[in-house]
Amino acid sequence: MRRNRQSDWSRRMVRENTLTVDDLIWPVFVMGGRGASEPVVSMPGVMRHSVDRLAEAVREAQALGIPAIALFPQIDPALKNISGTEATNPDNLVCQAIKAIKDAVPDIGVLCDVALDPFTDHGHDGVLQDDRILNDETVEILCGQALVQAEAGCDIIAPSDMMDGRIGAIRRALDAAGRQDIQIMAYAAKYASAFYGPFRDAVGSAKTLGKASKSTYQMDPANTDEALREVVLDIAEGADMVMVKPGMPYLDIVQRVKSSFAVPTFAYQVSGEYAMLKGAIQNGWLDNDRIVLESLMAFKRAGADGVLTYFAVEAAKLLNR
Ligand SMILES: NCC(=O)CCC(=O)O
Ligand SMILES: [Mg+2]
Repeated sequence: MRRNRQSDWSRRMVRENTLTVDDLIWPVFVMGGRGASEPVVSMPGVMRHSVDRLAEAVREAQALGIPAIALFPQIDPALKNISGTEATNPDNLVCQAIKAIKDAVPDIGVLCDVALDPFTDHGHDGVLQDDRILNDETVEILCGQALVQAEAGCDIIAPSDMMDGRIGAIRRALDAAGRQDIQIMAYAAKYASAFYGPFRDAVGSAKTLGKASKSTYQMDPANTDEALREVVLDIAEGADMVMVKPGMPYLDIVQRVKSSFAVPTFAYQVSGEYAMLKGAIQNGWLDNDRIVLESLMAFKRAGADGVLTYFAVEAAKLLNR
C-alpha cells in the first residue's frame, strides 16, 4: 500500500476526495449600530459586525471565492418577545444586512435562517405557550419571516426551526408571492445538541430557555433512521438542499443521507466544534492549518456537497495558497 504514498504527486494522483473553496459557506454574525465590531468570546477569531462592517467582511469572502454566506443576527433584547414578531419586520436587522450585502457584493449567495430563536425572549425557535412550542402557529410566522427575507434579497431560505410541515408551507408561501426562484436549504436533520452553546452566546439567546425543551422539536442524538424520515419529508415538501447539523459528530448521518437520497447535502460544523478545535489550537495542542483542512475534508469524505463553517475564510486562504 505504501507505493502509492511515496511522493506528493502520487498521493495527489490517487486522492479520492477534494476540498475546494466552492465547498464553503461562511456563517456570519450581524449586530446593530455602525462601524462596530466585537469578538464572540466563546469562538476565538469570530467577530460580530454592524451592517456596514459586515458588508466589507463579505466582500473579502467573495474575493476569496466563497460562494455563499449564512447570516445570523444578534437582536436587541428590547425587540424580543414571546412570539418573535420582530422576525417578520421587513426592516429588521437581517433584512437590513441582506440589502447591504446585496448592494455591496451582488455576486455572493446569501442564505438566511428561518427560525424564531434570535427574536424570542425565551430563546426557543417557535411560539411558546404553557411551556410548549406550538407547531402550526410557529409555521405561520415562519412563512412571514421567509417572505420578508426573500423580498430583502435573500437567495436561500434555510428553515432551522424543526417544526413539522414548514418546508411545504414556506414553499407555497414563496410561490404564491411570485418567488419561485428562492431556493430552500432545509435544516432537515438538526439534533438537540450541546454543541450549539457558543452560538447562543454569539446571538445573545443563551440561558433563557426555561422549562420547555428543544428536545421536543430537535432530534435525539441517539437516532439515525429518524434522520432519514426527516429528510424524506423535507424533500417531498420541496427542499432543494438538505442539511445535517451538527457536523463532525454526525458524519454517519451525512453519509447515510447522501447515499440514500443523492440530493445536495450540506453539513454544519457548528460553533461548539469550532470552539473545541480553536481551544485546543490556542493551547498549542493541535496544529491550526492542518486541523482546519482535515476537519473539512472529513465532511467531503462522508459525502457532503459543502460545509457551513466558521473556518470558511481561513480555509479559503489556505486553499488558495
Ligand atoms: N441555526 C443556526 C445555528 O443554530 C448554529 C449553531 C451553531 O453554530 O452552534
Ligand atoms: Mg422536519
